[in-house]
Amino acid sequence: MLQCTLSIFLFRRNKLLLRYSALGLKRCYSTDIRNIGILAHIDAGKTTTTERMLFYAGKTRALGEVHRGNTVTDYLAQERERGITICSSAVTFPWNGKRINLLDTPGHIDFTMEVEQSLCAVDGVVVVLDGTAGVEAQTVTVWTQADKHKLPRLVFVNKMDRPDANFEKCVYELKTKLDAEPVCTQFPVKNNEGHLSIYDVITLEQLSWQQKDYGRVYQKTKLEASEALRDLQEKRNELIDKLSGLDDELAEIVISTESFDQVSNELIGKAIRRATCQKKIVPVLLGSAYKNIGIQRLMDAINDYLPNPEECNQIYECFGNDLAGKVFKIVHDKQRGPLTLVRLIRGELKRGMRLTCSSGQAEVVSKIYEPLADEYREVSSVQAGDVAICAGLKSTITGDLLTSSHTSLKNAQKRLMKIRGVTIQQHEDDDELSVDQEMFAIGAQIPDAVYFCSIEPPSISSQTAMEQALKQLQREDPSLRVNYDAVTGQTVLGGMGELHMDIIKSRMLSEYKIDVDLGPLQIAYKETIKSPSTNTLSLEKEIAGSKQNVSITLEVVNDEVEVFCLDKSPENVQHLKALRPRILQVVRKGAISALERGPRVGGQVVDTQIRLHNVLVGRGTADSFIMAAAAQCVQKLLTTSGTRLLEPIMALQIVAPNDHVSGVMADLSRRRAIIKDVTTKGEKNKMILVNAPLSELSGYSSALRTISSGTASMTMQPCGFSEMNSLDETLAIRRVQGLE
Ligand SMILES: Nc1nc2c(ncn2[C@@H]2O[C@H](COP(=O)(O)OP(=O)(O)OP(=O)(O)O)[C@@H](O)[C@H]2O)c(=O)[nH]1
Repeated sequence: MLQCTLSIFLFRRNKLLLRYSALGLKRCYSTDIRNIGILAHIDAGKTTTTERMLFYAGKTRALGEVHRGNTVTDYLAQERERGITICSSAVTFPWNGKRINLLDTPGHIDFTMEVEQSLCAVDGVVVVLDGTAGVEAQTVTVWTQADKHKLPRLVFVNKMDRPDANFEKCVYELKTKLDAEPVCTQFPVKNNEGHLSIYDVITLEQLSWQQKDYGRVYQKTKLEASEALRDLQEKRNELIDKLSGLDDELAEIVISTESFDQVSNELIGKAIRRATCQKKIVPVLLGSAYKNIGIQRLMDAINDYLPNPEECNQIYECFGNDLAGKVFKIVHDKQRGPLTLVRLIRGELKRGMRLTCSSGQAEVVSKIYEPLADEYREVSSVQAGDVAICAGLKSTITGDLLTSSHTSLKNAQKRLMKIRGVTIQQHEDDDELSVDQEMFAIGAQIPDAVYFCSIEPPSISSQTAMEQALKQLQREDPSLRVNYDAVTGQTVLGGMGELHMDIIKSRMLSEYKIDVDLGPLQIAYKETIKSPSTNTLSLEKEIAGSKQNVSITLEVVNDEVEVFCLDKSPENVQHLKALRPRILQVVRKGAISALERGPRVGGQVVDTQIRLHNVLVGRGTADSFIMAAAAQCVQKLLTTSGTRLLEPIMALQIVAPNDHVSGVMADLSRRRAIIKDVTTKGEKNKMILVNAPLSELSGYSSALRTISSGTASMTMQPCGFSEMNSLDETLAIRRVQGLE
């Protein structure tokens, strides 16, 4: 009430201040917060939709446009130049007494990791469809990701202003391609000039937007008795019928009133909310972000149908009032340096507070900001349920759980185990019940790099600056791998694709002013040993007058679990027992470092265990000398035992109309694909699940488009590494050597 009075007062004095007062909702209950992700296939219109939301919420004074490069959420220079979203950005705005924290995420497959991170921080999702394209490849991917995170969602069918938009087709594809239960609360209607307005199924109104004030105001007109009204009434009845089949509360009301007409709009809204939060249905809305149509109703639907933070994350109740926050992104701000985006789940985060991150490291929050993409407003504290941008955190990485202390985390885990009736012993025995896992399970998974390339600074003097910049970029984007290749002396980047690497290069130039050179993009093969082998290496050398002397015996065997261990055979046990821990540590470090680069194509050596049989070290021998001896011994072993290549495999999910399935399958078999499953998807489509080597998939999406005349869609994600036959292996090696 006080809040409201204050707002009105400020409104009289200064309209601008109203916005900040409304943002005083910061003190609001977490039931009044919506943490939302906005997901879609590339170019469906997420950024344009977000711009409109900010505008109508009073957060911006002018509308940003992607083609003009002046949007709020695409704030990196690269995003504005390319017109695509690269980093998810967080924006906050008030809407009808609620506070919406919204993450705009990238649509391109190379940035799937970004989407994963964002999903750790939200309680619900808006999936934007391009009304002219329906459910596209990346829509399927993000939908599957939202499924994995068990997130309720709304669908916004955008671009409905376009003459080729087809709302029914979109709804049909939601059922057939995504197995969703769409519930349309709106339908499109166009006048003779093709101008779009919306029929509201619940209120039986026609909603019309005017262009002259950027769609800020819209009219609601009750439909007069007509064919259109009868049609809409029928749709309303169908909606109530469907909902009462899914929602007991509504079913009881329908039964007691014996009529659909008596069911109020409010009751329908509440039933939609319950069914959406329980993930039984997906409400579908429509509009045109570009033409400023339908956005306010989408914002209403976010408030009305998507859950608040209290309805989610119940597992974190075991923290009581202690602090628990999930780090979902680290960004670099030119003025403020690295900033950590934290979704606060429990407690209150205050400026100057001490925190502990997952690695146990202590951190201090020096400043807290509230997000508006690249603009921030400093605040002194943030409440549970909200998103905070923190300055001062140095070792925290994406995916960390921040708590007030290690003891607080342990206590919370104990409380959770007690609630679940799990004893410590059970917990240790049973992976399924691992409380740690559950606590951290919402953390994003970092995919293995499938491509790599070398990166070089413009001059030797900028090597250190380049390394520091890469370190920062890596904290922001854990799917970027940075390795140093001791053999070639090059820094090597690993990542998800060409665009991913390209963006890194561009960001190095625009944000760090380093014009790096990237080598050709190569597939990141791994290697594994062919057979076990043992070797003894003796090294003797005089360095600066001091005699260095090491004799080491190591064995390599195939093992997927442990990378280094001590040999257990009786002749070695005694000696190894007497080994000094420091020497063991040095040997371990040196030996493992040699697995970074296999002898065939320089790929990481995996599924290989190094066993230490014996090591004799002369008095005064330096650690670096022992380390080098261990590394050399392993290198020799890898060469003598020989290695096989393992190639990255992608899991593809293809949805194709029945009459194109045989063509798609024939093409897949030429690509060394292994068909995992073919299932029926609706009446007219099949879903094909296949695993195929990445090396066979270059240009596959356009090939699929050609084979299926544009009717098939697909998603692709890395799913591990697999051995190859000797012919394919020879080919791969020739390709890596630049001979093919
Ligand atoms: N006709 C029409 N064009 C639209 C509409 N919404 C967006 N666009 C245009 O579609 C293009 C892509 O829009 P974005 O908002 O950048 O799409 P996005 O989903 O954020 O794209 P990424 O960030 O690259 O994933 C831009 O040229 C927009 O102007 C719409 O409702 N109607």
